Amino acid sequence: MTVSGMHPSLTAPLSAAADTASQPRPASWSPSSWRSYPAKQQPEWPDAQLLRRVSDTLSMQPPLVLPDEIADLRQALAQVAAGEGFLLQAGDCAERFSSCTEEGVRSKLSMILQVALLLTYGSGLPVVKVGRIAGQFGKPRSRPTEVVGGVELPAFRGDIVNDPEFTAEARRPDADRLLRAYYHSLAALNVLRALTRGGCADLGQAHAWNQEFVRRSPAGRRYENAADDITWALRFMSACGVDTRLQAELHRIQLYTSHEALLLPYEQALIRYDESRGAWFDTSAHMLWVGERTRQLDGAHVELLSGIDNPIGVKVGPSTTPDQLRALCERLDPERTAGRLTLISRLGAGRADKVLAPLMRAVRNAGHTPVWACDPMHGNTFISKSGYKTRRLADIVTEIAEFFSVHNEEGTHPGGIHLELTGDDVTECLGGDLEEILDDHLGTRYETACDPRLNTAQSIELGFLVAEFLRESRPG
Ligand SMILES: O=C[C@H](O)[C@H](O)COP(=O)(O)O
Ligand SMILES: C=C(OP(=O)(O)O)C(=O)O
Repeated sequence: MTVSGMHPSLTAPLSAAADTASQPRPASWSPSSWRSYPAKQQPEWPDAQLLRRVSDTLSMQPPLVLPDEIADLRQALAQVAAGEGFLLQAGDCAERFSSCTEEGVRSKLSMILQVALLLTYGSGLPVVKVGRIAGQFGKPRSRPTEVVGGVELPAFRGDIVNDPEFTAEARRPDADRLLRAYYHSLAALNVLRALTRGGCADLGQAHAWNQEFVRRSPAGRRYENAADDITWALRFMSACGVDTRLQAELHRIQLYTSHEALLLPYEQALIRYDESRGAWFDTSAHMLWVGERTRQLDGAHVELLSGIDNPIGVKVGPSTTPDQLRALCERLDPERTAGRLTLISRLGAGRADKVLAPLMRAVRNAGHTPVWACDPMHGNTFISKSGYKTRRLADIVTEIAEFFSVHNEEGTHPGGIHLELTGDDVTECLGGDLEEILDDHLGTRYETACDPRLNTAQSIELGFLVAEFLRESRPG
């Protein structure tokens, strides 16, 4: 099998068998056809020549991920859609170039594995782990500019575009950052690939960290039974001769990468053609999603995603109508292939009852079988009294509970959750049992580059709660 991009002379030989049908594309689609459609949320690049040069350089780089891996994720998501798995998509709101270090990647990976272990326990199903990692450098913004003390500058759009420092120089979009984003993704992936084959993927270790939470948390007794169950399950496996510390297969977990497909010149430059599959893949990540602000049916982002074979996530906000969603599914998944679409509802607590069920029915009646995942973060953001952009853990839990309850009523599979979290002890979201974060605490370690993330203790607490929801919703 060979993969080729904009420069066929530089194709890289790769190995694999063609085992999935490729995404049907209209004859008019090409990696650059999005250029004929309106594109929202693109920075005004001041140097068009530099952007062209950088795009050309990027299109000659090796793929970050391979078509075989992407096809594996599609298959895993098809299993989730069939109710035979659960999706955990989680990571930073906005990755920073500076966090693509061994320590930075290790702490995010550990956090994801800890939560995944709890979800595996709760669901009794394989958990498909997808990080917002190794490429989540671009952010859509509510306003193109920011005003501080009467000075107006371009908004920070993520390290792939500009720098958060509030100076004209730092906020100037710099196309060279697209290239830096590629190399930082490469570095993060390199660490990830090494760690998922080493000690960091040890089940026993992930459980030890969760037990520590139960021991220290005031309401830890609530989770003691779950923690004891997991301890027994690990001992049982060990007694059966499966050594969870030493056995190689258990150390080798698969963590897939994902980010919002936001900066179209970057995504275009990493699209490659896989001749043996007869399909185009965006090799910047295994899974790409289209955001709430860029999912217009006739917009450039949907056009680009419609022609590639990666699994695609679609954010579904509270204003989405059943007709809009049906049309989007038709455009992105005309063949109705399980594993192609993950619909990520981000409605805000209190809205699922009215909004989610009609959307689910519309999509189902049109013959699509997407994974339905719940992003309880983006519909629950507000500015606190002290002036910080924040979210309440209680609202996050409520939205997930509502998501499970609608699926239980509809008899469908609550397929996954999508979280913004970090392995650091930041103070960005309110609430939490171990160390309750109050409004006055937000300033202590408010480190996010954009939106507030769950800290370590809040993430584990949420993991235990979702494990409970899963246990209750699973027959038997
Ligand atoms: O992550 C989502 C968006 O990029 C983010 O919420 C936008 O934030 P803003 O409303 O501060 O621009
Ligand atoms: C911007 C994001 O979400 P949404 O498009 O749902 O606002 C995000 O997940 O980073």
